[in-house]
Amino acid sequence: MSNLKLDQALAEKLENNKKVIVPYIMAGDKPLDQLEEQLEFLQQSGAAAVELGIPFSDPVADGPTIQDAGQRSLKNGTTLTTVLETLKSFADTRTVPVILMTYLNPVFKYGTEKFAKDCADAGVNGVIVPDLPLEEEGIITDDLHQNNISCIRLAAMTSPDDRLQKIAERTEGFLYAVSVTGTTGARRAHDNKVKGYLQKLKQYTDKPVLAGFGVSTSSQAHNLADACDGVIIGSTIVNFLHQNETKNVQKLIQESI
Ligand SMILES: O=P(O)(O)OC[C@@H](O)[C@@H](O)c1c[nH]c2ccccc12
Repeated sequence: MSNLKLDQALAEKLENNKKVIVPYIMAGDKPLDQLEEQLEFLQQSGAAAVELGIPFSDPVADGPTIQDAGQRSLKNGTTLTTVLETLKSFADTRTVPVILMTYLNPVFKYGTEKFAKDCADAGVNGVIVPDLPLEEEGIITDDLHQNNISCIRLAAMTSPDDRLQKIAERTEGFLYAVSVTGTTGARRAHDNKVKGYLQKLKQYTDKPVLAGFGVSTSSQAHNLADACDGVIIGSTIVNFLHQNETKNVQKLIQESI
């Protein structure tokens, strides 16, 4: 089970021998009435899809940049409900795939069945739930599958090979290869073991493998993407957008492809 629109958007880039770039933004860091325009801007800059964060009070995987963005967004009154309503309002015209990134708690509070249904109504193409354990994932994947929404699994560098293999086999849309040990946030360099890890994951799945965490420059993006299909860039983009440096966002995405 997989979301066709997301699969096609990724395949299109790869068929043209391009790398896949997925920027992450925090929903509601800028007013939600600017979300449509923001998504279009990212697409025009070259994004294959956009990862859209739902703010949460206890974001265990996030470093300071995304934590701060989440706090600003919560202060603006953003909730899962307001994000889904906003997405729904322009679902018919949006062409860039959207992947919601949320922790389990907001999904449980919302109700898993209602979450999957409302995501489908809002045209959400995939979800990333970093604190969803592989062994328990049925608690949300069953509802997601019924609504044709991809569940993107995360691989960690510290996981043993048999577990990585299982994750790689199950993932939908793409495999999110977490490429640091630690939380989100810009890093000066990646461990030299990362490339071997990415190449190993490539052998475990035919789906695209995207590296994320710690990518802040186009040369880092190219370096990692040499061993996989592309990268996810979060904190650096969140920072640029917060400073209203949209030209830098555009430049970073374009030069990373
Ligand atoms: O910020 P970075 O280091 O560029 O990493 C991407 C990341 O922000 C984004 O994919 C993300 C934000 N929060 C997460 C929580 C878990 C997994 C992934 C994420």
